[in-house]
Amino acid sequence: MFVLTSSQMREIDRKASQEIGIPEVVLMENAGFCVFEEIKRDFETLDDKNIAVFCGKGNNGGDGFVVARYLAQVCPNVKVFLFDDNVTLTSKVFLDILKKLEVDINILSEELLSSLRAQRFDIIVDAIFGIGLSKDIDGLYKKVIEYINGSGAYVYSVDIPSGVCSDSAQIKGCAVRASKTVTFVYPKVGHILYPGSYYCGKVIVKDIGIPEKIIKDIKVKILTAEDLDISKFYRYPDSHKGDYGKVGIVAGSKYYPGAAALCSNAALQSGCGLCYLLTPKEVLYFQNFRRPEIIVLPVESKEGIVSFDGFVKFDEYFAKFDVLGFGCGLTKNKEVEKILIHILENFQIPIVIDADGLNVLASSRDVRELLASYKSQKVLTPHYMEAARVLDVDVKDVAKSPIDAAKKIASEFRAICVLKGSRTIITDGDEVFINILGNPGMAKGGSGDVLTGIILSMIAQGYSAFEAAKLAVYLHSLSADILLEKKTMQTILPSDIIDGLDSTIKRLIKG
Ligand SMILES: NC(=O)C1=CN([C@@H]2O[C@H](COP(=O)(O)OP(=O)(O)OC[C@H]3O[C@@H](n4cnc5c(N)ncnc54)[C@H](O)[C@@H]3O)[C@@H](O)[C@H]2O)[C@@H](O)CC1
Ligand SMILES: Nc1ncnc2c1ncn2[C@@H]1O[C@H](COP(=O)(O)OP(=O)(O)O)[C@@H](O)[C@H]1O
Ligand SMILES: [K+]
Repeated sequence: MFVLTSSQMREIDRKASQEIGIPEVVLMENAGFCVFEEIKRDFETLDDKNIAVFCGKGNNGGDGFVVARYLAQVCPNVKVFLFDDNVTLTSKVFLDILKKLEVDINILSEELLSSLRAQRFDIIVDAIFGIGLSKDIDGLYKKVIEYINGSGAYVYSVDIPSGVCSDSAQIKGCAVRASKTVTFVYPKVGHILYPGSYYCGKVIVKDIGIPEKIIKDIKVKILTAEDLDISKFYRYPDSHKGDYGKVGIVAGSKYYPGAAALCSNAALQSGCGLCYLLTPKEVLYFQNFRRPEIIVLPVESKEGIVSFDGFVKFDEYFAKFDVLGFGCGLTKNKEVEKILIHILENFQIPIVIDADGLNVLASSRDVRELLASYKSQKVLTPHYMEAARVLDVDVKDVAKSPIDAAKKIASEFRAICVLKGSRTIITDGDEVFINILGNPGMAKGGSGDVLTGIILSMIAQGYSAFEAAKLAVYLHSLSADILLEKKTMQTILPSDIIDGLDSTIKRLIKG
């Protein structure tokens, strides 16, 4: 399923009217009718309902006029509220029809809004702003939106809840809290990412008659099973462990021994043939939590943190690895930086960099330059704060435009970026996938280490970095969702996500 930005939607609209010749009024008529159909489907009868349709002066308001016209045919109590009757040319066509049909049209004012508080509406249609919202909402608009939110009515938002930015999902001053949002062609970014997603209620996507052939070159998609290649999950009867790849992981410290265990356990549990863990000697006591199948390469350490001198003794192993994981639980430290520089200067292995690897990347110009020119495949897996450090911006800027942030990281380092969050974004700098699976039960220290392990395992099994990242993000969050069938968000743990990979992979293969 594709996801659109407002400029892509406008371009689709432009092509439909200018290149194909479908007039804008036809699209507006179709859009309004789709919303009406959805309302009609939800209510057995509409003739006994009090309905208000709030319309802005742009084309979103025009859609609202169409909805009002259809509603007025089946319900005597439809009121239209306008902010301004200086509406767009296309909308005016439908406003004029409403006037001729003598539908109850009112121009909003503070006084009118006060009087509305004494009335009760069963259904409210929000057609105030759509993809054209351009600045923060204030004044009467804000008061009306607050009124809608406090009204207790069932609220339909046309295209997107007014106040939600369709490109960033940020709330511009305030926003309508919809019960249902009916949008057109494809969902917009604002429906998918948070916080916008909270405001949408159920999102219904409707076809308004735009020909498929002009909807192309869209580079943002919701990640679904259809986007995944599971061909390499098949294990040939005459295969051996070498066929499924060797993962090398540099992780753990005396402070975070569990991070190394989670990452390597996850790699093993998702199918790689062999998993080697380079971890400080001091961490070996953490034996119980590590799968016995993991091959441990104990690195001499300095105060419980891997030392450069200890690390280089294992150089010969690097020729064996099909992929290298770097960063989980290492701590941010000069030795860690030296080791990463050594790896980037001396080896050519696909690499997945997480956690402290990313922190070192953020602060070291040498690491940045070396990584950008490193020839093998690269995956960077920052959460929002790590992304902010890597980009040297405030975390709020990442949250405001996470897709741009992820693309920027991917482009700068010529890597796959997995920007982790409640909606994880995976991009190669061009194509973007948004993962909508997963749940807040995953918001626990260690979930990210598990994801890194799964990505490593997928690369070891022969997937490209991009394919591996998509598969891993999907499996990781699907596993957490399947766990919720028996457990709660409070009780699921990152280690359960690893155990759950069993039923998750089965489900993915079955389809
Ligand atoms: N393919 C398309 O693009 C289609 C678009 N349609 C509808 O048209 C909508 C887009 O229409 P528009 O581009 O006219 O945009 P909108 O109707 O979303 O809003 C634009 C208007 O709101 C004003 N405005 C923006 N932010 C404001 C703020 N904070 N405070 C006060 N005024 C503000 C602008 O000055 C402009 O007058 C879509 O969301 C959809 O509902 C449909 O008619 C079907 C086809
Ligand atoms: N609310 C949420 N909904 C869905 N997934 C979530 C949520 N919170 C966290 N996650 C997922 O959990 C993981 C957390 O990773 P990260 O922050 O790196 O944790 P850690 O570093 O402690 O291992 C990411 O994959 C993220 O997408
Ligand atoms: K709207």
